[in-house]
Amino acid sequence: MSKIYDLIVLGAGPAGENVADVAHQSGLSCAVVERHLVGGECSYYACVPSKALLRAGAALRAAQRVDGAKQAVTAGVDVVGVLRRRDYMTSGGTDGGQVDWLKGAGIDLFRGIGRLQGKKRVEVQALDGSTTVLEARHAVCVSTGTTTSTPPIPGLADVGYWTNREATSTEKIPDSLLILGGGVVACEMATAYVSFGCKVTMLVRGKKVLERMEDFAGEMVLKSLLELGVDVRFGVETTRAERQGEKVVLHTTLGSLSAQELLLATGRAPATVDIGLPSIGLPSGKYLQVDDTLLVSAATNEGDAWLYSVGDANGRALLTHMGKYQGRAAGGVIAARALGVEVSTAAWGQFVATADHAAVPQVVFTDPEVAAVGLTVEEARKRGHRVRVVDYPLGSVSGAYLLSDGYTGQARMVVDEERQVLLGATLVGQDVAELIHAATVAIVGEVKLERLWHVVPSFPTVSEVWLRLLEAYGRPGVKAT
Ligand SMILES: Cc1cc2nc3c(=O)[nH]c(=O)nc-3n(C[C@H](O)[C@H](O)[C@H](O)COP(=O)(O)OP(=O)(O)OC[C@H]3O[C@@H](n4cnc5c(N)ncnc54)[C@H](O)[C@@H]3O)c2cc1C
Ligand SMILES: NC(=O)c1ccc[n+]([C@@H]2O[C@H](COP(=O)([O-])OP(=O)(O)OC[C@H]3O[C@@H](n4cnc5c(N)ncnc54)[C@H](O)[C@@H]3O)[C@@H](O)[C@H]2O)c1
Repeated sequence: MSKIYDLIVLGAGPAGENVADVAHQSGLSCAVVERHLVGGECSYYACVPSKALLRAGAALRAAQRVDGAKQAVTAGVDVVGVLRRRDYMTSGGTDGGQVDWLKGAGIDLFRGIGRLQGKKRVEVQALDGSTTVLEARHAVCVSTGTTTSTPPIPGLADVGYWTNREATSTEKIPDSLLILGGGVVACEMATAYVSFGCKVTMLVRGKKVLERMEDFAGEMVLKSLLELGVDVRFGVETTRAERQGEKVVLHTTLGSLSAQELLLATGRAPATVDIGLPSIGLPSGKYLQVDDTLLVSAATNEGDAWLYSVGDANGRALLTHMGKYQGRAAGGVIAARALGVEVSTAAWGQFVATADHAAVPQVVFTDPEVAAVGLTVEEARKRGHRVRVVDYPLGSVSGAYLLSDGYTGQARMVVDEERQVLLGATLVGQDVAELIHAATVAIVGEVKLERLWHVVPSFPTVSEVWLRLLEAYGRPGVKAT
């Protein structure tokens, strides 16, 4: 006997939870299938614990940059306290709170591995091996996330490497750590672990860190990593890995390097390998391509829109807030189509994830932080925009030099010269994370520069940088004839 629901959600990470919540609030019955923890990677092994591991170091360094406060904080980070706070933030790796939330919301949870078994049918294999078949009246949404992408390095499988899971949930800080990769996970984890007194070496294949961001962001983060004591090697290819007793040894084009642990921070791969996609004619292990209503672009949806994908699994933007945004849109559109409500697919409407293309914000919690939204200069030019780039040193803003002695930072806005609106913004500096939402509003709202002059930042805050950037861009003035 199968159980029937309007909507079946595969994967209870932040994206899946939001689809179920919105669809259920619109009147659909929902089942959520989760093989591990309700809350997903984000809550237990990614965003939340990683930011908890970073926070003490950031707070300490911020205090050390203020005369009068620095005298009071002469010791380093207390690792026991950091891990205790991390455990509190992740509920000790238990998901009781989120399970209660699902129950309270009236959404049924099925624990186990979910696999599609043809159209609108999902088999759930529980830990004890028993199976339950679920059938969807209207839709199935795949929100199974991603896992660490494992490079094909001979010997790697046998060394017992760390992924983000071990790096964020460990109870013991190793004496030394090799990190493979130069992206966001690598930079954040290097910043956290070096603050714990661990000897950190980053092995970067290319020439830069944070290569998808504006160049100056990677350069400033690199400078700080080096100052914090991280050993960063560029242009490294790893040819073989082996474990020698307590140490992992990597044989590389720059010679052999060893450490107590090795962290793979080499990007993500879609968790769509063992979810039954071939049963509906789709390949395993690929990101699910979707349209702006999060409907999977595949023949199986022709004439009967039933398969959706949100969050990391569709590869659009590997970020929690973007997955949740997609989840809200998909939950709404699934309910609307099920209830026969007309669905407008016009940009910026209720049922589409338009921001995925032009207004994705991200904060990298290194020290300095990097906060960016929209297009980089390079992306904007590639898309054919005629742009003007305006840069401003953040340390020259009154709010910044009051915040921190010797504040260094940089801000950039990328302006669409045709439409006189912002296309992108990047801020690098201490405590810039909260500033990026203002730029996100300006980009999504397509606010003209002439109107932004009326958005008055409070004095003395770091937000005054927006005024400085406008001044640097220039305002048509009145001249005596
Ligand atoms: C170290 C690290 C730090 C990060 N920090 C940030 C950050 O600060 N901010 C940010 O925005 N993003 C961050 N991210 C990215 C963020 O974690 C992801 O974008 C987010 O978790 C994606 O959410 P999701 O719901 O799509 O997938 P996930 O959170 O991966 O959830 C997917 C869920 O599906 C379940 N599942 C998978 N397959 C099946 C199956 N067959 N049956 C049943 N259940 C299944 C999984 O168990 C999991 O619970 C970070 C990532 C990493 C690795
Ligand atoms: N604060 C945040 O918002 C945050 C934090 C962490 C992660 N994330 C998200 O998680 C995703 C994954 O992060 P990530 O850092 O794993 O991926 P990434 O794509 O940012 O970086 C991957 C890095 O690994 C390198 N690499 C790939 N294959 C390699 C190999 N064989 N050998 C050596 N280096 C190799 C790449 O050159 C790159 O430097 C990101 O897309 C990011 O959006 C977000």
